[in-house]
Amino acid sequence: MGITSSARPILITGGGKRIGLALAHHFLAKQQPVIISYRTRYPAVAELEQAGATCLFGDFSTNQGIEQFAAQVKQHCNGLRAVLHNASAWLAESPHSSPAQTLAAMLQIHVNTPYLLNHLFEPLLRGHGHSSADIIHFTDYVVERGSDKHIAYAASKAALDNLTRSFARKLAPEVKVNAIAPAMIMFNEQDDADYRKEALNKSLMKIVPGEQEIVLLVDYLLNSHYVTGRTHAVDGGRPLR
Ligand SMILES: NC(=O)C1=CN([C@@H]2O[C@H](COP(=O)(O)OP(=O)(O)OC[C@H]3O[C@@H](n4cnc5c(N)ncnc54)[C@H](OP(=O)(O)O)[C@@H]3O)[C@@H](O)[C@H]2O)C=CC1
Ligand SMILES: Nc1nc2c(c(=O)[nH]1)N=C([C@H](O)[C@@H](O)CO)CN2
Repeated sequence: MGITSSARPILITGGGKRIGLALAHHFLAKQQPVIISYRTRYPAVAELEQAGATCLFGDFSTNQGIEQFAAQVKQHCNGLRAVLHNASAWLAESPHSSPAQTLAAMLQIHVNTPYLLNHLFEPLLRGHGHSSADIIHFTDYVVERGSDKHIAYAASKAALDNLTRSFARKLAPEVKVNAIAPAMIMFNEQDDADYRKEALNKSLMKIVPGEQEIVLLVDYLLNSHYVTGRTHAVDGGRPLR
């Protein structure tokens, strides 16, 4: 069952910018139906609609918002080829918000959202044959190391990493469930020259590769009939630095 052999859409959460947007354009270019969630209606969302994507509002900061989004998806399709849990916020601990607020926000987007959506979408993912559907969790290199500045973020991504193995056991062999653990893939606009220079030195490969490194791995996972329950690092050899 290849990627484009199914008319079932690939669902990408947080598809309005950066990695999610690159994934959406990649699949649309292969005539693979795409549904994205967006919270902010960037110009890129209208462009995706012009390219044929179904773009649905989704604010996952409450469980009600998650359930409302899932209900919209079910009105637009009766099957899913894949769910890519890309939506995320990289929140650091800050004096401007309490540790309780930071932890709650990180668990909400990185644990509540994938956990609830996986349960809500299970009927759309099942029923299409062996290895016919995929779930991909986007975690982070920091799952294995921790982080002194993004403590709640790292802990929530570690929980998401564990959800990968649980859902792989629950949904096999119809649905494969994998995680992708990137290190630095792309900069943020506010990253200054010093930060960028330091970041380039953090991996063995000494590059910040951009979204296509993730696109390539997603394609590989979707085309596999055997790989499931694993975390796949995209980190330029950073642990060996
Ligand atoms: N970029 C990198 O170098 C790395 C990325 N990753 C992971 O890869 C994935 C993609 O990264 P990247 O493209 O940088 O992600 P971004 O930080 O650009 O965010 C992706 C999307 O998530 C959406 N989002 C955040 N919070 C919510 C919410 N509560 N409800 C609904 N949508 C929400 C954002 O919407 P809005 O814009 O409206 O806020 C945004 O469009 C993420 O899971 C990230 O953790 C991991 C390591 C490195
Ligand atoms: N949701 C996001 N998660 C992460 C981002 C991001 O921009 N959005 N960025 C990073 C950094 O690139 C980090 O890997 C640098 O060491 C991590 N997670």
